Amino acid sequence: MIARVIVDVPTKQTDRPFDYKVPEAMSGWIEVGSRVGVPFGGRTLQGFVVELAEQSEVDLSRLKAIAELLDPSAPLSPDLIELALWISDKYCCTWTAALQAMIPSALKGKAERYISLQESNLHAEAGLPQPVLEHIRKYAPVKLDTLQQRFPDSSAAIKAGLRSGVLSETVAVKDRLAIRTVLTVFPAADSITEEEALAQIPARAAKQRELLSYLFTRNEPIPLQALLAETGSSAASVRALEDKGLVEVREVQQNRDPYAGRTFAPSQPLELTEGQQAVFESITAAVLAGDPKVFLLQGVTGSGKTEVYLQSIDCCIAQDRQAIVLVPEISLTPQMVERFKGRFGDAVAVLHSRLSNGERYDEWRKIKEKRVKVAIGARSAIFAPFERIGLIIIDEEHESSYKQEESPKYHARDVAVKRAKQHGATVVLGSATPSLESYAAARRASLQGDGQSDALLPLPERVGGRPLPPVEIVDMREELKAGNRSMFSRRLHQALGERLERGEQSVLLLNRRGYSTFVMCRSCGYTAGCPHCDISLTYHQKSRMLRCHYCGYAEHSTLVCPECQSEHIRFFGTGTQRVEEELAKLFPGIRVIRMDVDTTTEKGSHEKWLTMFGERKADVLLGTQMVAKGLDFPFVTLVGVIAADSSLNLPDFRAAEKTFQLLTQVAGRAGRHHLPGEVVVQTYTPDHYSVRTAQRHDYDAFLEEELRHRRMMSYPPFCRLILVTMTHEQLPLLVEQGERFAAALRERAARAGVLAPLATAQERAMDILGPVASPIPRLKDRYRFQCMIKYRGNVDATELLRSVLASFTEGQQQGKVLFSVDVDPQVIM
Ligand SMILES: Nc1ncnc2c1ncn2[C@@H]1O[C@H](COP(=O)(O)OP(=O)(O)OP(=O)(O)O)[C@@H](O)[C@H]1O
Ligand SMILES: [Zn+2]
Repeated sequence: MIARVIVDVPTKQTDRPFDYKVPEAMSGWIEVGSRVGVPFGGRTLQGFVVELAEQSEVDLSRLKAIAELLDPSAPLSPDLIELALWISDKYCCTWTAALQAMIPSALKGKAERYISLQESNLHAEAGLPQPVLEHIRKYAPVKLDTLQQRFPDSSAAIKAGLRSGVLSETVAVKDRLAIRTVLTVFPAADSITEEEALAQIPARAAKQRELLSYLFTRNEPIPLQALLAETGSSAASVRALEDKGLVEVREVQQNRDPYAGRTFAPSQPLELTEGQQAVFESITAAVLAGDPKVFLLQGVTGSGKTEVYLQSIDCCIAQDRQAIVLVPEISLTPQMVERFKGRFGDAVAVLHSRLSNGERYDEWRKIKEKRVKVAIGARSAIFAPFERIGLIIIDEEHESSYKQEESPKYHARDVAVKRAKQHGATVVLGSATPSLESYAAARRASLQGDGQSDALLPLPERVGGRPLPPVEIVDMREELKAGNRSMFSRRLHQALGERLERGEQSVLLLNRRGYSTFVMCRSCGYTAGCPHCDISLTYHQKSRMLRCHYCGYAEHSTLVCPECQSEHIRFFGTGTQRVEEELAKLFPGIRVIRMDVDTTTEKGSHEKWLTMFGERKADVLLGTQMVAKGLDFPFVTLVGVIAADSSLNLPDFRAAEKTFQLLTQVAGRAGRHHLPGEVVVQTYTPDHYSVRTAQRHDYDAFLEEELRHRRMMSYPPFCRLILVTMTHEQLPLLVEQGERFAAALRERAARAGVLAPLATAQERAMDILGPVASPIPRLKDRYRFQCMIKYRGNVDATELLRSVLASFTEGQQQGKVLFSVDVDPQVIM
């Protein structure tokens, strides 16, 4: 039998299946999706079996055999293998990169070669130096790398030893023992009574007798360490009992449960409102029919979307099918987890990046081993290895964090739709502020559909008829005119004071996207920039360092301008720390919880802050984007936005959309329960439509205006985008290659008959813009240029691009221009 294997070498040249013989001993064990170690170009590499076949096109005698099967059962299933191929096609990445994205990092260990001595050849020490031989004899199997490091002069001899058979080689993957085991003591109480057992122990061995009594009384397995701690006995006593067969000590697999010891109050389904009921019925009808339909659930903040998710999942599970719930990383809060664990108990696995590798692996195994029915997690949970998915929910579907920024640059929303097709599963995209792409797709689907069920499911009202909070816009330019130089307007200042008096809580959002604390000299205009990237350095107060957020470069901040020696060098920008300081000045004694990247790096800190706030141990929750989403606290009656427009000035065609979404989301945190809420938004651009429409909670009005802009400028959803970024250390070479690349692409598009500006009426059109310098023109000492491909209609743009790229990436090995392709880019930097 032949196995076709994708080896873990992420280059275009090796990105195809290679044939290997399946050794007799492994046949029956190797399946599609198995992880194997295979010889490849003189090394042994990890790979995945993507196909099994009887015959190979390659001469059988020339085929190598699979060296090792790395797991007892295949970590991937055929549908995931197929999905990975689809991803590599759609996002122009290698098949192996897509496969690697699907497995927990505990399984990504590199395959390593281990060397042993061949028993039968012990005396034929063919040319191996004595110390090497001794070392192997003593420690075998020894990692080849270690051996070569220790005996650098003996590399050739070791190779010769392997060839002649003096040495043998096995492959093992580092970290493969990611399963944690614990030595556990089992009393043999089933086969023997306590009295019979005691009779076997001499009277003087008091410690053993005591231990035995303890174990038999307890009559259940106990980890060895716990036993020793509890009884104060020694391991030797346990061993003595083991020798007599009175207890058994063996390794037991342990689950690292990130939520161990936590109890979740069980919750019952709520009686749905009329609106929720209608939405619920549409979703469950599709789930019951196994219809891979995509719904867009547009529900205002606090409309009870989560309750609809929970009950729809219930219906899915009752069909003996599984459900995946994606939430943005930062809203995967304890509150969110609690709602799912409270309803489904142990049937839920939680996957997010704050878990340790081991915890993540154990949660993943719960899914793989069918111990859970629901997986909730961030982006990569879309690859949860369920067998029969019935429902996929993507909450806050408009979030850009669903797009992975490094290879494979997939969008979890599009992967979800594909995966749902494979499984006959229904997709629900939920948001108060849907992305324009999803909205356009839903509208199209509704128009083309059977007219019986609409793809757009609206929930326009809050549960219990609670009103959306009134939003007040404060023009900060007027504040300055009135002589207020504070970052707090008089209105927000007053509103905060009222909350303090009434003992209510406030959420303050500092919109920091594209806004950082940078250093500028007021005399000469000098700004501190990174010497390797064309980007300003960010000031970190705690360490008094200036850092580059792109390459990690750091330097001490100075008190004197390095250009003009002036002492008027100042920190600019409104960091959360500065807001916190100002709050303390304005309201002495105010209790503030600050949540930003600096205060939430520690494991569990996120949870700690939110719990504290929930317990009303603080008056104000101040933070960046992470305070805007998902939070549901009854005593929050004021939401303040400190600088609404800092995200409007970014070189990003989605700037207005992002601003509208953020304002709407954060406004939705106020007045969700019996106390009415109020929102104050400070801005320098009060007339911008994204601010105006957010003030009225008017998605439709925003949509209309934004669609007009997008159509005019030819941006999604009126076309699709591919961003190609090229980098090189030498600018002239990069410019020359970039021009050649763009010309080749245009020529290819013209030949395919699709080259046309998008503004024309042509149904199929493709426009190639650039090359131009990227918004960040230099990064890590490499210059950056980009081409933007815009296209619409049934143009196979990725295929076209691939064929051009092939001629550019092959060939010139030296000083290559690096190309990076981003399909449907979210960030254009
Ligand atoms: N049918 C119902 N009856 C009573 N209360 C409900 C019902 N559905 C939801 N709720 C409650 O209403 C509140 C808001 O619901 P939920 O958090 O699910 O809304 P959401 O749309 O997911 O909100 P957001 O998008 O703003 O985070 C919650 O406290 C929830 O428990
Ligand atoms: Zn840098």
